[in-house]
Amino acid sequence: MNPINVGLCGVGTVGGGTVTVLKRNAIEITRRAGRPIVITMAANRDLVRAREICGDNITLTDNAMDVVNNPDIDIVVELIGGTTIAKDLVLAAIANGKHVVTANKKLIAEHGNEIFARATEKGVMVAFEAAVAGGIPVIKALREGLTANKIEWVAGIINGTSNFILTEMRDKGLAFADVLKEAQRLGYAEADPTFDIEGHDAAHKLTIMSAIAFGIPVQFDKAYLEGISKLSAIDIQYAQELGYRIKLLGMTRRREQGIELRVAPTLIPASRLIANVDGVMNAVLVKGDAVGATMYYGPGAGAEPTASSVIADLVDITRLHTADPEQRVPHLAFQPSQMADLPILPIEEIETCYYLRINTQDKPGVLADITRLLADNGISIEAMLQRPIDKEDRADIIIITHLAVEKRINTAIKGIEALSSITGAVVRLRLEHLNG
Ligand SMILES: NC(=O)c1ccc[n+]([C@@H]2O[C@H](COP(=O)([O-])OP(=O)(O)OC[C@H]3O[C@@H](n4cnc5c(N)ncnc54)[C@H](O)[C@@H]3O)[C@@H](O)[C@H]2O)c1
Ligand SMILES: N[C@@H](CCO)C(=O)O
Ligand code: NA
Repeated sequence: MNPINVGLCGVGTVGGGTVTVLKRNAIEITRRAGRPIVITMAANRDLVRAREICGDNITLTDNAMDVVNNPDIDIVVELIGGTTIAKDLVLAAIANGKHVVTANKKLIAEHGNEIFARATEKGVMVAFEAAVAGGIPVIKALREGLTANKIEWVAGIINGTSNFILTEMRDKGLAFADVLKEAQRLGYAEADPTFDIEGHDAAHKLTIMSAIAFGIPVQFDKAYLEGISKLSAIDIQYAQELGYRIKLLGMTRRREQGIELRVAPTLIPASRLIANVDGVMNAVLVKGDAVGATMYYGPGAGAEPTASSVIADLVDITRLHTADPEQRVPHLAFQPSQMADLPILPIEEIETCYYLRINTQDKPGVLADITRLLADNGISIEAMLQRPIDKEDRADIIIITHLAVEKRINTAIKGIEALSSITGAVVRLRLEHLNG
């Protein structure tokens, strides 16, 4: 059996894990793939570090284009990250007729349509299981395991760094900045960790899942995102008193008018399995019309978990290497000619439940004013909590609503903020019951 030759671009956290796992499990992987999968060439900025990881049998270069232009390489693995050099080298690899495996969600979410079009023209595959939820084989689940279903929604905790920070802050009372440093030390965080904290990374992954779930092009520019940096400890506490956990949740839902695509700190009933996904763990909950709700749980980041997905893609491509390109699995699960043009809905049009925290003067009639404003906008209340604020003539009123359209909530909030007894801004968080 002649081996399939792999060229690795980027020998960092994930690249290093890929070298290690391919070597350690070579026999098992060959049994599955039908032929050996061998990294013959690798590119890295730091050649000393790459040599330590790769040993003596892999040709090294500091120029990734050497890998892409090497005629002996069958599959290029892109593990550099970002969208500058990574995009150039992926497009060059495709132009050279090579298959591509990448863990780069930013690249796929922002430039996937162009990359897939080029790959389809050339009859090569672009695989990206590692790009979404690290080690969890959720792309395969959506693209293959659930093909019978009309997917209704996909919800996920898909940024390990943010979930790790929220968990450590809650359990150990640690400060945000210290936990972030630890996440960086453990190799979870992106090169620029604001991508993790402000929701970009989760939105990249959600964009990809939304495309695969609903058969629409990747549209990261239409995603709505809010991160965890403005979340205050008091809202985490009130949410807990009301029986909820706050998670950075990605939610994409099919509606008659279009597709919701949003990432934001969101309340989830504490009794839900997904509300108990802690630390760097990720989970994706998919609601299909036939199967109902299924959940995929596992490590969303880290060297070997992510390498596990990179190598699964290498095995897939090796198996299909000689098959008819027309019969291959489409990049976004649906045949390219069958893409739908459902619009992504503006955030004002989404429909969800809300948590509102209203800081008010504690005097007669305030609650009546607030509930009237909600009722005027067709918003119904599910639960309410009032907490006096120590040594002040003020109170926090916390309201959980039933389903409402966001623009109605915004109008009600404007009215509430205009009341004379209310001074500050109303805190508004979205809440998902995630009933299977
Ligand atoms: N770390 C994780 O847990 C994880 C999980 C899933 C996906 N990803 C994705 O995987 C990719 C890689 O992430 P990482 O954490 O391994 O990053 P990293 O920073 O650890 O590794 C990147 C490597 O690329 C090398 N590099 C940078 N520019 C280069 C160039 N021009 N030519 C050659 N080499 C170059 C760097 O020297 C470094 O070794 C990113 O797209 C990231 O989003 C990471
Ligand atoms: N920075 C990402 C890595 C995995 O994609 C995270 O924290 O989830
Ligand atoms: Na994955």
